[in-house]
Amino acid sequence: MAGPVTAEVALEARGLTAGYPGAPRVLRDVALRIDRGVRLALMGANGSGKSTLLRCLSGALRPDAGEIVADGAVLRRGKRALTGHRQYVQLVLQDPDDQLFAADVVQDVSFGPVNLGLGPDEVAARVEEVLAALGISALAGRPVHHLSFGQRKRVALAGALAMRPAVLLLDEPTAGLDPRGVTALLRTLDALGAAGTTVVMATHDADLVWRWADQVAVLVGHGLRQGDPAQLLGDPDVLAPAGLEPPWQVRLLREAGAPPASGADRPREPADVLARLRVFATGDGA
Ligand SMILES: Nc1ncnc2c1ncn2[C@@H]1O[C@H](COP(=O)(O)OP(=O)(O)OP(=O)(O)O)[C@@H](O)[C@H]1O
Repeated sequence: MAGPVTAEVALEARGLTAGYPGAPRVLRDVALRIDRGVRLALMGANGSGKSTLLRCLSGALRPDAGEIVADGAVLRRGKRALTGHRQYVQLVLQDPDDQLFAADVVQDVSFGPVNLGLGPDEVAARVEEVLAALGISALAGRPVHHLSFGQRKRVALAGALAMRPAVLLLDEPTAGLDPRGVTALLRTLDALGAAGTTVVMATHDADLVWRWADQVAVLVGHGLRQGDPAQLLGDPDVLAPAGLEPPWQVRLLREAGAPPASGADRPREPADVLARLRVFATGDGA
């Protein structure tokens, strides 16, 4: 049967079963496909396994069954394979304090590139570039433990970006950021996306997902539903078990009795929703 054109897959989980010793499995037979260049939001209730799935995808956690396929090749567990995988995929943890350990910002951001065996000039150039891109050049010489939480989050992101990964996995990157910090982060992600980076973001923020994501994957029970945000974020059978509310755009359209939005041209910003409501009202009155 003829299907849609298959996009290149950057990273994939197949039949993934994973958990922690002495506890019930967190993920059971989960499949996730991450197309190259996509913006994918990963959602689910607290404890549903978002971080666990990201850790498996990054190679940090070994699944009990199933496999991770990166750039078309099954991830092997040898040291060399995992080192190569970490150049391809970078995970930024939810809590920067689980990620940052060097004395100052430059040392921390340099750590990955130094481990890649890059020369001092190349390391310095990468560090300078990512600090500038994230607007934190002024923090360069500061001790990490003197920084605010939001600043530490940006430094942790800088460390990942300095590795120039093809796939960036972000675990709740907006949690704890002020609105300006969120806007700056989204601008950075836009620039990365334009340069071809694939970005996966675990988040509880349905409003943000509606605006930002090309696709959404929601952990429900031990399994996963993946699809279009307009489809999944309006579906009570997905939202309720994931502990989610529909985004404000969906609630407002519903409240006005307007038809549900669908597809990639869903109204994302307030002006888009207003325009849709106007069209609906005019059509209704005609
Ligand atoms: N290191 C660990 N050892 C044992 N159990 C763990 C460990 N890390 C997570 N878990 C358990 O695995 C389950 C899934 O946790 P995980 O952090 O993946 O969920 P999450 O969806 O990211 O949650 P949240 O939205 O709260 O960040 C939880 O029941 C948690 O208690």
